[in-house]
Amino acid sequence: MTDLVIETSGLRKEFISRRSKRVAVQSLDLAVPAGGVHGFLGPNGSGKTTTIRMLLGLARATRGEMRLFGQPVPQQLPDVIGRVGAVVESPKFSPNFSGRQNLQLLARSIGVPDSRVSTAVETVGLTGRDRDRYKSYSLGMKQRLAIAATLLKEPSLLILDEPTNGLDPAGIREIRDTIRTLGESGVTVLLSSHILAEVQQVCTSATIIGNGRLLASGTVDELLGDGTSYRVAVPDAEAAASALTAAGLVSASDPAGGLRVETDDPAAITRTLAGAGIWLSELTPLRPDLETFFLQLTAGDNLGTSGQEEVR
Ligand SMILES: Nc1ncnc2c1ncn2[C@@H]1O[C@H](COP(=O)(O)OP(=O)(O)OP(=O)(O)O)[C@@H](O)[C@H]1O
Repeated sequence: MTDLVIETSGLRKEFISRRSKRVAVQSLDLAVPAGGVHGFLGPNGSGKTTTIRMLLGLARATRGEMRLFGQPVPQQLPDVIGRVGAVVESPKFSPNFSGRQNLQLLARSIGVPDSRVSTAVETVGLTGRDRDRYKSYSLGMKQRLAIAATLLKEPSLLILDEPTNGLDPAGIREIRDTIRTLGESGVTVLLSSHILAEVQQVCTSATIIGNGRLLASGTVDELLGDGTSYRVAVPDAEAAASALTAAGLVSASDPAGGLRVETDDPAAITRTLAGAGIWLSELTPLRPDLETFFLQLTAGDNLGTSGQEEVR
């Protein structure tokens, strides 16, 4: 038994036209552990949707192997697809029916009990609005209804492709809360996004790709490592800055207030400031975010679509 829910090895996808060959995914080794939210991150055109479509049997891989729940796909897809829920494109709902009615119709069509509708509505936070017509829903509510629809079959793996695309900040927060709830409930969520900072707030592990290739993978803690800078709140920032400089510590004012000190030894900060008679009221480790990490990783490479085309 494997504890990996999704695995790919040497996965490759070429799109070939008469004039050119585009390599959308190359030598991709994915390993998504069971449970929690796994971010599948990369800029537009880096191959996320293509990978997801291959996993779901919607596109054929040019080369490589894929497994879902340890079973080779697409060969054994019929055996495992019942455990997978996916929102890859916007599903079609009837605009004049309420969200609940749409879910009830769907529940009947896939042969699951009506009782699951209420659970799904509750999980995505649509309780209270579920009897309103679909056409009156905001984009965020429509997206949450799409997630509710996939929950009807109680999947163990949920694949969400850019679920916050086109949403405003409030809509993004709603989806984020829904995804967090799902991850905590034991479902494995594969969450693709090109907005790294947004995903960082919900995912426990992540895979970062660029130009169809794996750039980094691991838990968010492994990817970001320990903080090497600290924010310090002090009554007199100027006096604190000169005491720190005298002790050989580099500091600068922090946009959030106080000072940002570069060191991997927080004790050096407290020792120096206390020695100068300055008492700090707050010492906060600052970690790089995924966005910064990604930019360091790629160091300005063009990872979108343009670098991959080979003219034949
Ligand atoms: N059907 C297709 N025919 C030809 N090229 C394609 C096709 N589908 C995708 N591509 C190309 O494959 C590359 C990867 O696209 P893909 O949609 O997988 O990226 P993505 O990471 O999901 O991007 P986005 O965040 O914009 O959805 C792009 O260069 C895209 O233009």
